[in-house]
Amino acid sequence: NQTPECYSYEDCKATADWLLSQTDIRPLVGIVCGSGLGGLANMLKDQVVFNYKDIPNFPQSTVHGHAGRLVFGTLKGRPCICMQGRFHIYEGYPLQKGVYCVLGGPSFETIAECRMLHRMGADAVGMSTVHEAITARHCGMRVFALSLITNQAVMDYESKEKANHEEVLQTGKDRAMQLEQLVSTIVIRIEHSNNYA
Ligand SMILES: O=P(O)(O)O[C@@H]1C[C@H](O)[C@@H](CO)O1
Ligand SMILES: Nc1nc2[nH]cnc2c(=O)[nH]1
Repeated sequence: NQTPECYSYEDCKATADWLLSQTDIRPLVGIVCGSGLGGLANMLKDQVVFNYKDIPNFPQSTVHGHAGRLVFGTLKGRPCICMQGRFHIYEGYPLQKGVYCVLGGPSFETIAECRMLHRMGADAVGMSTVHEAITARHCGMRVFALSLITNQAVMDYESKEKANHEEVLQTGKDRAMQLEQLVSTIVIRIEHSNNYA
C-alpha cells in the first residue's frame, strides 16, 4: 500500500464497507492502543482480528511494537474495537482534512462552478460560516465553526439531481439531535477548559 496524499470519503467508505461485511460486530466503543499498550486488545472476548495489511486502503503501522491489527470483540459485554497500532504524522500519514469554500449565494453552484471549485481544491461549498468567522475574528473572538454537509454537489452533466433548499432543510432535521448533542458537549468542555485567552 502506498500512502496517499489524503484519504477521500470514498476511500474511507470502501474500508468501512469491507470491515462491515467481514464481521457482525458493530462497536460502541473504539480504543486506540498506544506504544506498549497493544495488550489492551487482549481484554476483548470473541475476537475477530484483521491485519492492517489485509484491510483495503488502510495505513500500515511502522512504529516498533505496534502490531498493526484491528481487533473487534466485546468488553464487559459491550461491542468494541481496538487498534493495535496507531498512525502518526511523523510516519508520513496525512491528516484527513477538508477545504470549505464560500461563495456569495443565494444561488447554488452550476455544474461548471462545482467542477471549477473542485479543481481549485475545495471539498465543500457554502454561503455562510466563512463570513461569520472572518467577522468574529475581526472582533477578536476565538472561533470554532461547525458545518453540516447537507447535500452533494452535482458534478455530472448527465445527472438529474439538483441542489435544493428542501434537501438542505431535511438533512438539517435528520441530523438535528446529533448536532444538539455535539454542540452541548462542546459547550460543556469549553466551560471546563479554563482557556479563555
Ligand atoms: O445555514 P445556511 O444559511 O448556511 O444554509 C444554507 C445556505 C442558504 O441559506 C441555504 C441554501 O439551501 O441553506
Ligand atoms: N453554496 C452552497 N451553499 C450551500 N448550503 C447548503 N448547501 C449548499 C450548496 O450546495 N452550495
